[in-house]
Amino acid sequence: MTDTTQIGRDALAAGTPIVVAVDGPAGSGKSSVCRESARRLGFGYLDTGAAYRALTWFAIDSGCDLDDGDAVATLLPSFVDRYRISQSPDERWVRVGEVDVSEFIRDTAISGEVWRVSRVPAAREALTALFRNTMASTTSPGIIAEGRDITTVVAADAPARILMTADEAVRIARRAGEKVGETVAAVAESVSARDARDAKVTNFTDAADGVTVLDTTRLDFEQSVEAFLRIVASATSGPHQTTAPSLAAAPSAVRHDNTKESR
Ligand SMILES: Nc1ncnc2c1ncn2[C@@H]1O[C@H](COP(=O)(O)OP(=O)(O)O)[C@@H](O)[C@H]1O
Ligand SMILES: Nc1ccn([C@@H]2O[C@H](COP(=O)(O)OP(=O)(O)O)[C@@H](O)[C@H]2O)c(=O)n1
Repeated sequence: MTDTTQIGRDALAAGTPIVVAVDGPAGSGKSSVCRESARRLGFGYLDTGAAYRALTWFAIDSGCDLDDGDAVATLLPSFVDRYRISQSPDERWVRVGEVDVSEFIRDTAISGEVWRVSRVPAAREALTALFRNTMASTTSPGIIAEGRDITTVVAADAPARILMTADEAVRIARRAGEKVGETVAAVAESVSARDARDAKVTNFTDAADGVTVLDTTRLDFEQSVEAFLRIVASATSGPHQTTAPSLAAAPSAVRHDNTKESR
């Protein structure tokens, strides 16, 4: 079993929070594995997809045409001002102003429209800045952030960067298992369509230099968490890896070779 206490000790010794950056397609296990790993490490957890979903909800609620990038851009200052998300792995809530949108943003309607918002460059810039501020100001010894461009843009110089993958059929089956009342065919259609649209904007299928691939196709949940924690332990245990990244977009000089972790 991975010594999570040692990782926590290393993080505290470093004096600045350790950032773990995670990307991957829908259903690869990002949110569930990152949340559980954060719990075991005593780290914070940042679900960046929730912000894209909440912005989509906000835009629809404001009567905005999602295909009008300029109109979406005008909403950004008020959205960023109102957006709040729990960073505790034990509490799930997302708020926009006074409205608790935690449930609304998981709706099929939002999943189907979110790509229209996430392709708007101004939205990506504003949310990237928001995520960097959140990571830099965390009060935890570390934070695990997951999404589509965390390893490549948002925290490209994080000491631990992981690309989670799983075969498409497995990802669809996992998602279908969560969706009561939806056929597997409908879930397959929505997952594949969203991945294809997202792939035009972000690269979450090929590991960038230094990013470790974690393929969860043949792993159960516990095995995935263990494999994830091993990667974090190995990435953060070296003398050069214990300090936090500057959270700038520029890639770090220190790189891991790409490795594939599965069993
Ligand atoms: N290795 C795994 N084995 C089995 N089920 C998993 C595994 N990883 C995640 N799951 C389950 O699959 C579903 C989708 O995972 P999730 O973490 O939401 O993926 P993502 O955030 O990448 O879209 C969840 O119900 C989760 O509990
Ligand atoms: N860093 C990120 C995170 C999410 N997103 C967008 O937000 C959507 C929802 O992300 P999510 O993480 O909730 O999706 P799932 O993988 O949980 O299905 C994605 O389909 C992308 O369009 C993004 O563009 N960049």
